[in-house]
Amino acid sequence: MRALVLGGIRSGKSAHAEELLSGAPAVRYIATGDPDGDQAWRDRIDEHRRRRGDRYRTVESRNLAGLLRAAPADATLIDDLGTWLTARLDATGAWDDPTVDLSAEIDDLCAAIADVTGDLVIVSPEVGLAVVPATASGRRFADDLGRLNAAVAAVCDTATLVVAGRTLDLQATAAPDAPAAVAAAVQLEPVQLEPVQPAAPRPAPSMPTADLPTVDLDAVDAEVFPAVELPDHRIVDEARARQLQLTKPPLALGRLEELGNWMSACQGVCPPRPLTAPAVVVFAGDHAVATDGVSAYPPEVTAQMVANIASGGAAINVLSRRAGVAVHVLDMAVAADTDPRVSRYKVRSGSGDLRRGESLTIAEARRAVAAGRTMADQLVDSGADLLIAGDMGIGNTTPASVLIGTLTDREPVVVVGRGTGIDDATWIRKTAAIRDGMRYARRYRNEPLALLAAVAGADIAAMAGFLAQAAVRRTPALVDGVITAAAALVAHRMAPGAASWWQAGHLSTEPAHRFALDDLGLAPILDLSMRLGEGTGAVAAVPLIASSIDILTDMATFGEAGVSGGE
Ligand SMILES: O=C(O)c1ccc[n+]([C@@H]2O[C@H](COP(=O)([O-])O)[C@@H](O)[C@H]2O)c1
Ligand SMILES: Cc1cc2nc[nH]c2cc1C
Repeated sequence: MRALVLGGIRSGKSAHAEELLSGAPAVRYIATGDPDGDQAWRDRIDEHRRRRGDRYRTVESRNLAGLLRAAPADATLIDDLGTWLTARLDATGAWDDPTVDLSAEIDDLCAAIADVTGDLVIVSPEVGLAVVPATASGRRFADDLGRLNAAVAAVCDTATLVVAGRTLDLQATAAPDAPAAVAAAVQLEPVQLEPVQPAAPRPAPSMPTADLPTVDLDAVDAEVFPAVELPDHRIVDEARARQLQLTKPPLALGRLEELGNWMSACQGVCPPRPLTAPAVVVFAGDHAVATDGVSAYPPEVTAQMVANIASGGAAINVLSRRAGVAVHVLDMAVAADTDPRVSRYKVRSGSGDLRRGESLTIAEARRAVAAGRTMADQLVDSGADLLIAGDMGIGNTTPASVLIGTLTDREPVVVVGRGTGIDDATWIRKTAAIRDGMRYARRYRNEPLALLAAVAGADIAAMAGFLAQAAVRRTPALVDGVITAAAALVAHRMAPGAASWWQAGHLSTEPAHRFALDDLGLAPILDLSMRLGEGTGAVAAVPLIASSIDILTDMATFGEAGVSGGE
């Protein structure tokens, strides 16, 4: 349910909104009002608080789109859009400047509302029925609020007007002559009403990839990456200086401060913009070695999980819905037919035998890297502001361990891990396979494409192209578990400096993961004993990255809050 509740002052709109959420066990209450308002204003807030009781968790923030995207499944009450709009008009200087246009912010808010999956009730004042305000700023507020309410109503399932404690359900379209009739009744010039947009269709949970055009991979260079420019260090200094002004002891928010500074540097602006369109791409593929007992699961699970991810039922879908991340899945070399919408860049049916150095031909490796580059380019071009690499492939911890063992100079017994949960006999077979693969891999340790062809397979090769291109496109990216980290090691050699655009979402239980992250100079954000892959560990870290941005944008400074600083 997405419901807009409109009404005048003391109309009963907040009480009605709370009633709509009376069945929810817990409600996030986003208060947009000025937390530093006068006593009368605080009394009014306290009265609302008393009425709501313990089920409610209050968040005082105006970052509505960011909060909705951070927890789209939470039952949420926003109260109200009028104070949000006032804050935006204040922040942009729009009261005195008629050229300031808030439509991009309103569109962004509506897009976030359209994407929520939990119950959402939004309260907003209705001032359009009153006389036209005498002042320019009063007219500005009434006009912008009218547009905002119409745009939000278009992405809600219901819109209700509350007057004198009574409710009136509003229909999606007005009768054709309604504007003229209303205008005549209040003796105003008829205004041209903007057509009410029909509710934006929810994106199908399945395959946003289908909306991207298919590119000719032979026209994409897979070997020469332009020099990677580093994130802007001057902005890091600016962000550090701002962190020191915020109401907390220096560095008291630890890693969250570093993440916010890094996002500032990647975006080249402090404070950084909120994340609006993070995207994870799950690169899927099978590996010949998996047919010889190196995993706890049979190879057919790869294709079955690709279908599960495409229809929204996997862990990566669940975590991504909560974090507001779009999920793409690409079959790079699954050993079965998959939906054509996910197999457009499929290089072959199952990668070859890494134990013989025959995972791919050089031409196939080129196509796979080109596919990853292309995905990164297309997502960045369509507005993605954080790219996340994910993987799915039974047996793929074996090629990942071969790559990490080779590139960090470790023995097979040190890099081998339990993968999906293998027993001791399988562990012995897997260690032998890693040893055999490393024999071939060593020859190509300084030739990234040949190395990918010999032992990686098409899924890992595509991940390497994806992560390298994210850096080329100056777009921050997240590495997930041991498989994406192996790809990152190769990507960093294809595009030196690329790691400065990456963060490690988490630390997997696979031993080789730490070796790869250490080599790349990446410290994991989370350490939750996860070993699932799919991009899950990285997506689990996205809300923290969003919080690190909020801290730089929303926290009061010592000066603003009147808090005394330390020595
Ligand atoms: O991300 C990790 O670190 C990770 C660790 C262990 C297993 N996995 C996932 O499990 C599969 C590979 O495990 P295995 O035992 O079949 O090699 C593959 O689909 C990975 O996504 C992933
Ligand atoms: C069920 C299953 C789901 C997975 N997701 C990533 N790797 C996986 C391996 C298995 C076996």
